[in-house]
Amino acid sequence: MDKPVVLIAEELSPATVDALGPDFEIRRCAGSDRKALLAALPEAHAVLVRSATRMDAEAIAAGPRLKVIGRAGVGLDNVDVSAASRAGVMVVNAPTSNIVSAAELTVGLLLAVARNLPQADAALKDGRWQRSRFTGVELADKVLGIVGLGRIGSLVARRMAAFDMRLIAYDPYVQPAYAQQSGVRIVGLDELLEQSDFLTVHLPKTPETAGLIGFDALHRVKPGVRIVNAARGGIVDEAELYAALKEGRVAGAGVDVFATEPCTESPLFELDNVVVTPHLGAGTAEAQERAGVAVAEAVRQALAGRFVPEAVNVRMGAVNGELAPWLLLAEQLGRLFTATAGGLPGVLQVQVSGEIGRHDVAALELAALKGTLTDVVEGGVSYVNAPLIAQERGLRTELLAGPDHAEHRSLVTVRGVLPNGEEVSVSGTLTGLQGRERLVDICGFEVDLPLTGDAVFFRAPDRPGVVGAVSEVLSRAGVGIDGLRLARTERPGEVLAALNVVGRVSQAVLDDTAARIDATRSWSLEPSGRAAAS
Ligand SMILES: NC(=O)c1ccc[n+]([C@@H]2O[C@H](COP(=O)([O-])OP(=O)(O)OC[C@H]3O[C@@H](n4cnc5c(N)ncnc54)[C@H](O)[C@@H]3O)[C@@H](O)[C@H]2O)c1
Ligand SMILES: O=C(O)CC[C@@H](O)C(=O)O
Repeated sequence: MDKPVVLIAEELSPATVDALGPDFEIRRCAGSDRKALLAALPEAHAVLVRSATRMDAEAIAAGPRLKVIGRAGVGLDNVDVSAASRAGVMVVNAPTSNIVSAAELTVGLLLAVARNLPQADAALKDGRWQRSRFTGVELADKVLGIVGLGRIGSLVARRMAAFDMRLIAYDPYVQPAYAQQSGVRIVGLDELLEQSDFLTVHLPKTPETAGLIGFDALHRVKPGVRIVNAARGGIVDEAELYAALKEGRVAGAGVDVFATEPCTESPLFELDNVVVTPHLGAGTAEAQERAGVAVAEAVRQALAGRFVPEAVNVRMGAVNGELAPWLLLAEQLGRLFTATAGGLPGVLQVQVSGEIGRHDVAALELAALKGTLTDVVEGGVSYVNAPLIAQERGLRTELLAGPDHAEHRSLVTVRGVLPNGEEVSVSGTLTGLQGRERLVDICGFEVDLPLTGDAVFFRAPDRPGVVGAVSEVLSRAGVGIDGLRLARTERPGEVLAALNVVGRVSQAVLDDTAARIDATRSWSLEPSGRAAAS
């Protein structure tokens, strides 16, 4: 019998092939060469990639035998996970394989930028002994602002504490008390920008984070700040960074990642105070070996037809049949909770009321937790890694069995109190013979909307004209409205406008609409993938 074909589409550690073993036919292609990739995919049962191969819907459709896509690294920005799920293709990655390497590269860039190491090296090798030209600054006693205190941000914090830096971080999804235990003070973005002597970015790239360090932020930074981005290109706006460096608002920058890669030409390359590397964060023997072996093992399991719990698009294993449809509802409510809150509480309560609560509903607690983390954590959240990720940021869950509900046979509520004392809650149920997910309540505003399509939400002053203004801005942007609900609570003066929309609402359109009605908050939820908020 023919062996299953594993297509290796990028340069991977030799340990990957060893870990795959003798049971597969290994083929290779250059995944960045689109034609070569599409030609090789039809016979592949598995494809292994890094970040240069685009496994989008077209590529997935070109592989009718595909069972698994293995991403030897963290980021899934080059893999269309939803398209893979629709095609029944498992996606596995290695989310912790290269975090130490990425943190160490960040430390290297911070030092290189502080002490002009590459510039001095180049000058000396060019025959110039220039000592005063390359006078740098110390790291000790300086404030390091960490934007995104996740896996890599935390490792950078630990390492830079040893350099006697003072550590602050902006990350609304990490508990301040928890960060404080590692000597990091959580602050707002403005405070971080104003106080940091060095700023390092460790965010996932999402609609919310793209361009976060752009025109506004780079005009608010402490003059003479040095900035490192070894996360994703485009989180720091390259054109704005160039302008800030030229004008001296920023004294130096270390850049490992670019908005378009490979990137061999950039105005940034002309500047003496910029140190660049070609996306080298994961470029160590150890990280490559770990990533290659991890995905090879997952691919072996997947092609043997075994359950691969780490897969990012795996559904929960065996659960009671009646409970299964409630899992997706709980996960969606978790995602909506985070988009609504714009942060995470110390304790996430999952309350299950009514008939469904008579089953063992522990799986709903896990599903809701997975949902709350999905749009803010890099590299996919699975049922397996969700509890660990929660633990790493000081988030606990609590499952409550609620009383029967007067209006709904069963109801799931996800609730929590944010560090600023604000309580956020979202409730939903399943309705009709098909068991469609419906949103019932957000923060005491009674809404009755399907929870399956794209939706946008605005909290705004209760004035005439909200509906007209929202409809006008959205329709001008080519977004159709499928359903709209204006909800109030007993608290006077505020409305919640909740809309089901046809077509994606960009962050810019969300912001424009919010500005038209003086909304105090606006947020959106996509059926799958990332939520946006402002
Ligand atoms: N240069 C490289 O080769 C390399 C290697 C590995 C990872 N990376 C990148 O590094 C980045 C960090 O990876 P990680 O594994 O630490 O991810 P992570 O998910 O563990 O951490 C990201 C953190 O960002 C926070 N966050 C999300 N949205 C935010 C927002 N809008 N505002 C503030 N904070 C927000 C999250 O709460 C989380 O704590 C990712 O972009 C990843 O792709 C780059
Ligand atoms: O080197 C790579 O393949 C990308 C590394 C890193 O950005 C990742 O997402 O894992």
